Amino acid sequence: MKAIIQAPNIGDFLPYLDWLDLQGINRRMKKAHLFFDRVVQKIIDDHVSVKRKQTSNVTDIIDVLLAMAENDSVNIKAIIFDMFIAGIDTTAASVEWTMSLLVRNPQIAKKLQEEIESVVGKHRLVTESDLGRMEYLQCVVKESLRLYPPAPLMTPHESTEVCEVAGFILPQKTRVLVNVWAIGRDPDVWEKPSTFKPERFMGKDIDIKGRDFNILPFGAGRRGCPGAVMAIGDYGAYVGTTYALLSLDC
Ligand code: HEM
Repeated sequence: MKAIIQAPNIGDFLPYLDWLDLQGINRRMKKAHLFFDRVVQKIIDDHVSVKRKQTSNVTDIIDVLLAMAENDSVNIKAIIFDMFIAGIDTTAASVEWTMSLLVRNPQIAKKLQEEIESVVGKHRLVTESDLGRMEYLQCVVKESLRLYPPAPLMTPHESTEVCEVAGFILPQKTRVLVNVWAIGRDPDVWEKPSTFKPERFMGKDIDIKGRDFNILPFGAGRRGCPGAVMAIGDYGAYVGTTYALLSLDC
């Protein structure tokens, strides 16, 4: 699925050729969609089955969505699909980039581990509720997302009216790709932009959820990422937990 979504589609750039589906992307997308649809439908069916109601008292997101709209499995499937596609790969890629940055910068990893030990100790894992007391971990998360936003061009947007950006006139209905990767590395804003330096965020109130336009890993405005708060919490807890368990001496 990821490979199909990320593949450049000739039909997107030359719409009059789209119907030919030259690379077979539309065909493969429909096949993947049908597969995913069957998987999620089975999960929904299991939830509504009497058997499940009798054997489980755990409430998960499907139970909540079913309680809100029992007969609307199409929308429930769409929400689950959205969360899978938009939420899992982005968070996983962010964690991977952070790990690779920390491996390449052992002195920063050590400082992070010291913070984890002082806040959480050695006998439990980091949870989301610890993050408020872990400023350095938050800075590591921000700095990783500045350097490696997992959606470097966000999702395509369209101008609703004529507008001017940096001296260029964009006609109405122009497709706009915002290069948040370049924004996060703008040398006019960020000192030594290619250097991994979480300290640049220490003591500063720089928002990464769309309020500060110098760093936009989650986009901004009405179509900005609705999962940003959850993503930052999960992602911080994964990185913190991994570093709580790692021995840097080995
Ligand atoms: C580090 C993790 C994540 C990053 C960096 C990220 C980033 C983004 C970006 C850049 C967009 C497009 C914003 C725009 O074009 O203006 C987006 C959209 C979206 N994200 Fe995330 N995201 C992350 C995690 C999540 C999670 C965990 C969820 C849900 C559980 C989620 C749900 C969504 C949805 C549903 C959209 C589409 C919103 C719309 O089109 O209106 N994301 N995300």
